[in-house]
Amino acid sequence: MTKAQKEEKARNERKLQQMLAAGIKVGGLAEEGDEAGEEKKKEKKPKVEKKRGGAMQKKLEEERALAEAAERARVQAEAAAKEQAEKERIAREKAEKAAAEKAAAAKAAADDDIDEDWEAAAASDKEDVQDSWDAESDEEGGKKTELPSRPKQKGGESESEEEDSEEESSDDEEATAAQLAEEKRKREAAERREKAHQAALAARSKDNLRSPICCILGHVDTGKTKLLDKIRQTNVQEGEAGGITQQIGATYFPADAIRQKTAVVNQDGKFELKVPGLLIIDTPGHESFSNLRSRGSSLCNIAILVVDIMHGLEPQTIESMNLLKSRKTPFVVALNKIDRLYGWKKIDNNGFQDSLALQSKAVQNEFKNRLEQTKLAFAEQGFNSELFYENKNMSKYVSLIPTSAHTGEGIPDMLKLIAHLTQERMVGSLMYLSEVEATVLEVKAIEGFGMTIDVILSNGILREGDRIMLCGVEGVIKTNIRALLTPAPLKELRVKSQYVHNKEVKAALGVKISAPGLEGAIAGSRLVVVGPDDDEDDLEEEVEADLASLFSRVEKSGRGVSVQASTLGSLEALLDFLKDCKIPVANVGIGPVYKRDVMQCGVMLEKSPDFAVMLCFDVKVDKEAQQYAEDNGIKIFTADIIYHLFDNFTKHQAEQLEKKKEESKMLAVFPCVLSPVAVFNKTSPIVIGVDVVEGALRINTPIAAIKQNPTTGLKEIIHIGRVTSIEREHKQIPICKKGQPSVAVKIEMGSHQPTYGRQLEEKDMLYSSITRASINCLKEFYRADMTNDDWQLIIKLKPMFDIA
Ligand SMILES: Nc1nc2c(ncn2[C@@H]2O[C@H](COP(=O)(O)OP(=O)(O)OP(=O)(O)O)[C@@H](O)[C@H]2O)c(=O)[nH]1
Repeated sequence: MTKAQKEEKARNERKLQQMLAAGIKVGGLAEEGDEAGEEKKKEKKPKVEKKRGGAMQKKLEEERALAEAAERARVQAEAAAKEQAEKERIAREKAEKAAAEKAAAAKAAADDDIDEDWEAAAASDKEDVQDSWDAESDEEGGKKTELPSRPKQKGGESESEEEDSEEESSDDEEATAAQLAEEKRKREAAERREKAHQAALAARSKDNLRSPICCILGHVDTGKTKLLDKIRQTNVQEGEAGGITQQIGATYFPADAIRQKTAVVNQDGKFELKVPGLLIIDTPGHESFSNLRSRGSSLCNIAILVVDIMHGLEPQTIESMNLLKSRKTPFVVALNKIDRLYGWKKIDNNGFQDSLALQSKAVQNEFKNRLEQTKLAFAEQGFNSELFYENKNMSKYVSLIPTSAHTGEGIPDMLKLIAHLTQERMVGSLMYLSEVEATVLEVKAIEGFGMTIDVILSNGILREGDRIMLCGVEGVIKTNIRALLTPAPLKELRVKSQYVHNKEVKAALGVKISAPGLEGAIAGSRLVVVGPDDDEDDLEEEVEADLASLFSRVEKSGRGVSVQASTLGSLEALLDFLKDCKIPVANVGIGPVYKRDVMQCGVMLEKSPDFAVMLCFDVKVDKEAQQYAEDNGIKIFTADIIYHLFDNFTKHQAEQLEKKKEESKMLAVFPCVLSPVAVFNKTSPIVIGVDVVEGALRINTPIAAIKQNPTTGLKEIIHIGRVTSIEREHKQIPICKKGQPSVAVKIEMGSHQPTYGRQLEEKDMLYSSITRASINCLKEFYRADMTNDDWQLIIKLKPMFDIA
């Protein structure tokens, strides 16, 4: 023990005696002796007032001793709590690890059974668990799927180090204490959240399902909108008996409405509806589907892929299929426009099977043919498909439901199948979860409300006043819900009271949120609610991670195109697509294109001009940005369909190649060997008759003779100029190939052209004068024009021209 420590100990003992004398209980201190002395070093040193007489002094000392004792007790209690928390943490981690191993083993076993399914195979490699129906086949329907644990709290490891330092100033001690307290608070917040998360998971029940969320996708003009209208309208026309409600961005079909609508195909009453309703997203297409995402997977439980039976699979259908596959979203196919089969006799809103049975043989045959063609086209894309009522294995075969958005036929079948598939095969993801799960579908300015966000709430409850977080272009937006708005019932719409204010709303539904500071909110962003126990910084990191992960997908080399999309979801889809097409991306952005975005893209003009291109999906381009792009030769492509961007880009690349080819015309030298047969003009210009003995002679080819210097004996390359004309029988021809009849060629050179009879002799063989650069140019632009023999000749000529 050092001298200072001894003195300190003696001081402590004196104080202890004083306190004991004053009747103060000092738990543990007396017994702990030296340890307590050590502990003391961490404590704040109380400030000492100057002596003001004996009694006063004594009182002060008593007070100080009292404060010290209280402080010591607090420190000890904290240490004990810390130790306990640590013990709990270790125990919990152990339990979690064991549970994870068990779940992985169970999953592996389950996967064995279903590995052949495309969806299951896709699902098996996902990190974030979002049930697709195949991950839960009938047998395992009730099995709970654990949602991922929230990120663990960092920090908290450094405490012991701080305990060692002896000579810390009181400021430092205060800072350390504050730091420790902060870490502790964070850790506790994370623990509470994790506990709440697990409790929410545990509270889920098969008897408490929420409504599935359904999206509609497909190629342009297949009838997506019309189909949506028809689904809505048929019910709405029958009055609002079924209670269908128009929501923000979605239409809600309660169970009654579905029952009513599917009655025609459920006459035996065997089909029992278990889901409370169905939420169909109103805006058809890629974008809304892409936006419904959470941690990389989809919030949309099931999708309807619309295919025009008269057209079969079209580019966007395939794009949609791939999107659905990548998000592991089960789907059914509406084989739409069956009423266009020649001679179709309609029965409005009928079940498909019944309607088909009433058609003539010719119509039935045409239907069969088109169905087979469609199945074949699906098979070519790697999907098994089957007519829905012949589909014995929904996990392995996609169901095709013939529909007509005009007559309503097949729509009852479609609704029934969607309800069936979701309630039987997706129980895991449909069990109502009290935690909020929501995504921003659209960002809109609304008169009287300012900037608002349309949100699809797929789980949990949102309340007025809730503190929320979401991605914004300038960073995470943190705000409080000012109003939760849903549309006024249809009847009242005409009265112009557009929205109803709600104190709270429960999943699943679409709702408009008005809140301060929503400018720059990004559609497709996750929306999280900050609970009273949550740590805002942690949640902020979580929300930001979505954006960061997309922004981190740029090329490390810094060479690539710039992309700009309207929403997080569409940006993700676009990046996925470009990755598949092997188009590198150097910059990404969300929202309208401004000059600064174009300037950033312009950096590529120097690095790699081919990539000085902006691919913009569903975004506006600012005028100034457009002007800047035009002035500086930066291409901006905008499109509402992803593959159009690809087409534009590939077309642009082809044009660029052609341009470069044109520019490189003088550089490219095709190989040839010429044997002169006559000299018509000795020089300026040289005009000779030649036979092409190897390769092919073209206009513009530079020509050289290779001779040996008679005095030095060294090799000499004598450049004699470029071929400016090739003639046979007084006719100009552009090319003379090996073995063709002799031609007369004119070879010109600016000045000092060698002369036949002096530097040149008629017997000298002539060669196309190749260089390293000319070979590279052939490789880059003229591969298609070069034959194997040409390349062989190049190899032969290289040493003659001293090319390595
Ligand atoms: N005969 C017939 N025509 C249909 C059917 N469904 C849609 N159409 C017609 O096809 C055209 C396109 O329909 P939309 O509903 O606008 O198609 P969409 O897929 O929403 O098109 P986009 O929004 O442009 O992608 C319209 O003229 C519809 O009337 C159908 O079942 N039968």
